[in-house]
Formats: sequence, C-alpha cells, structure tokens
Amino acid sequence: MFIGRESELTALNKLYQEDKFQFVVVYGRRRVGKTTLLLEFCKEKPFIFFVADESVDSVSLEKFSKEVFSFFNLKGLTGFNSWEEAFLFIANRTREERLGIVIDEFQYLVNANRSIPSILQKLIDHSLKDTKLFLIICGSYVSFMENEVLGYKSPLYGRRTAQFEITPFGFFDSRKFFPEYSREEQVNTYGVLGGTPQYLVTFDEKVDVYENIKQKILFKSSYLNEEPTFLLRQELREPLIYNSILEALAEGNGKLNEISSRISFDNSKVAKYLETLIDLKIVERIKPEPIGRKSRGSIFKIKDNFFKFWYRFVFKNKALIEQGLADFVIQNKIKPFMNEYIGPIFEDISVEILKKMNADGKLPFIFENIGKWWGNNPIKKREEEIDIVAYDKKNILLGECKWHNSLVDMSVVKKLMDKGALFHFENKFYILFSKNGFTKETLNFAKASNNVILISFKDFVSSKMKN
Ligand SMILES: Nc1ncnc2c1ncn2[C@@H]1O[C@H](COP(=O)(O)OP(=O)(O)OP(=O)(O)O)[C@@H](O)[C@H]1O
Repeated sequence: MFIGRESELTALNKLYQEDKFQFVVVYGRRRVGKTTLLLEFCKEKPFIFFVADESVDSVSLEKFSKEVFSFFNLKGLTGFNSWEEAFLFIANRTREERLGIVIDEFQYLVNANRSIPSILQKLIDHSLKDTKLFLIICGSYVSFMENEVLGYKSPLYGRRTAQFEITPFGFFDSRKFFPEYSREEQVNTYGVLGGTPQYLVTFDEKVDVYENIKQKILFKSSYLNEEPTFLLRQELREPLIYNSILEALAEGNGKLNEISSRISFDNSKVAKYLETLIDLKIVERIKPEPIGRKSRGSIFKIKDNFFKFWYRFVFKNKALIEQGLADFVIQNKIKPFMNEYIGPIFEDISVEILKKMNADGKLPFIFENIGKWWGNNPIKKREEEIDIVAYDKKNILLGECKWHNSLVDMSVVKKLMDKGALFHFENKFYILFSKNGFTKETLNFAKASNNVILISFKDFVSSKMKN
C-alpha cells in the first residue's frame, strides 16, 4: 500500500503535464522512500527506470543501453559507445513524444565517471532542452546531491527545473502504517522508529510495540539491530567519535559544551563533527526564535527518532542485550522511561498539529514563524523555556505540551500565561496539548477566556484508524 507523499506527487504530475523538457532532482536520506515515490509517479507513464549500482562506467553504460533498447523494443543492438551517444539517441526519440527517464542512485554513476555531470550539462544545453524528455535523477547521499548536483559549483547548477528533498514522514503519515494500533501505540511507534518508511514497514501490528522492539530491534540478526552504525560507517570514516556524540545527545546533552565535556573532547572538534552530522540530516541545530530578550546560543538534537531511540536504549544497553537479556532491557530500561522519552517527540507532533490548524485557518491568527524559545526571565531571574512559539508581527501563540497520564490542571496554564509577560506582542494566545485531557477547572477556564486553546490528543486523534 502506498502512503502519503501527496504534495510531491501533485507537483511531479503538474510538471509532467507541462509537456516540455524537465530535469528534476530528487534526493533524500537512504530508506526514506525516494524509489517508491518515483515508482508510484511513473506508474502508467512511459518511463525508463534505471537503477545505477557500483559497477565501473562501461558496465553501467551497457546496463543503461539494455534498458533503453528494451523500452523501445530494439533487439540485437550492442549498446551505446558513450553516454553522449545514449542521450542523443534519446533526444531524437523525444522530440515529439513524452518519455521519462529515472536514473536512481545517481551517485554511483558519478563515482565511476566524474565527468557525468558535465556530460549531462552539455547534453541538456545543446539537445535535451528542446525535447519532451522528463529526466529525473535521484540520489541518497544528501551532501553529494546538494553539493555536486544542486550546488553552484556543479556543472548541472541552474539546469534543474525542479528539486525535491524527500524527508521522513511526520506522525500523521507514519501512523497510517499501523491503522490497527491504538493512538498511544502509534505515538510510541513513531517515537521508536521515526518516519523512515523502510523502518516503519518492519514492525508487525499483530504484536505490541515492546514485542516489536524486542524482535525487530534488539534481536541480534534483525535488520534494525545495527542500522545506525551501519549507516554511519557508510558515510563516515570515524564512526566511533560520532557514536559517542550521538550517545551524549541521546542522553539529553544539547549544548556544545555539555557534549564536549561528556565525551572529553575539544569544543572545536565536537563542533566540526556536529556539522557533519547536520549535513547528514541526523542532527539538527535549534536556535531560540528571535523574540523577547536575547536568548542563549543553539542546542543540538538528534533529528531522527530511530537514531534517538537507538542511541538512548540500544547502544547503551548493548552488553545486556548481547547476554540475551532483551526482556530485562525492555522491562527495566525501556518501558519505565517511555513516557519521558516521548515528551519531546510529542512536542514535534504538536507542532505538526499546529501547522495543520494554521493551514486550515483554525487558529485566532495565521502565524508566519514557529519554533521554540528559551532565554532569561528577568522577572523571575531564571532560565525559561517555551515548548512552542508561533507568531507574526502582532500576535503570538505560546504552547506547552504534556505527555503524561494525568489531566493537565490550572497550574500549567498559569505558568504558561506568566511566561507571556516576557514578550511584547499586541495579542497573546496560549495553547496546551495534553496526552489525556484537562481538569474540569481548566476546561471551564479556557471556555470563559478568549485566548486559551486546549488540545486533548486523545480527542483530537482518533484511536484505531479503521473505526
Ligand atoms: N510512500 C510509501 N508508502 C508505503 N511504503 C513505503 C513508502 N515509501 C517507502 N516505503 C517502504 O519503504 C521501503 C524503502 O523505500 P525506498 O526503497 O523507496 O527508499 P529509498 O529512499 O529509495 O532508499 P535507498 O536510498 O536506500 O535506495 C520500501 O521498500 C517500502 O516498503
């Protein structure tokens, strides 16, 4: 079953209907669903789908030739002598007729022949631009695609007519992989696996999340057991230091000096490693929104939930897992910490909900910016943090998210409203997201006020999706 990606498919189809030459670049982390998206898009369209591999250039060209000949039903031909010849042949065939070509895993072609980008550039400028070819190149080494295909130093710079970075699913698409799970199980699963489809398809709804964790992550020969280190080894030369940084981040050390002192490394060195992890889209740097009093520097956070889960619970408990104590790890090292672990993930889900409400015009104003805020509270003389701030020039919405089983009471609302005093906006609104709902007093207070919004996750998101 194909899930989500509606906006990408709509945009691709719109380009396809333009009936002129298009050069589309699709990129994104491994396993994120690029090939599946392109296969869905190409369905029932005339497309040659070529997946490059780590062959030498001449073998790749031979394989490509075979795909082209087979598409045009040409038998007995030996293959093109060069990429130029192959694309000139295609140019001739696409002067009047639409044809799509996908070159998947483009990075392998370039690794084997560094001149491929400039060959393509010349072909686009001299022949392909006047054809009806719909050329898609797709790659999973994000930094390679961003620098050597999209970057201004690349010969292909400026030739593309569209680009799509395919990112992991958010919560609301991820939960569609588990329509039979309860809403809490869907959140837990999203917290464990994140939105990478290849990971999402590994869990089996017939058993609960913890059994899945045991079978699909902790079990030694399972696919996900070593996935993060496997991916790091593919992209980086020194995975050991990266492992330590990611472990420190997973423990909740977000500031540069916290990470450096946790692993006893120089700030400057750690900063460099963090940059690489940011390039790989594994880590993100978050800055407080520039509102209110000047806030302190950035914090770093593991972007991908699976990496977060793995470094927090698997990497840390490796010795126990290797002794065959997976059940012990689940009962004592994972289950009791799950609600606390999901806390920040619930903030991300709440941001998703807010963005949706904003797009649907369901908020008191349409915000232009959204993020987090932390900084000094001069009234209380302490560091203050706000889970979500969403604002435009005149209005601000302050948000607090609570992922625990008890009902959220007035003390939480009051605390959040106190923080409102830190900002100078014409209108201030407050929104609270709660896992299980609110006390009666809080509900009555919100009803009587015109600037407090309450979102009970349990009412906002239906439980079993098939109901
Ligand atoms: N939109 C989707 N709906 C349902 N399942 C999906 C979707 N996208 C991906 N998947 C599942 O995830 C798996 C991995 O996706 P896919 O091979 O498309 O990723 P990729 O980004 O091309 O990976 P790589 O770069 O490693 O080749 C697919 O085999 C499929 O099972």
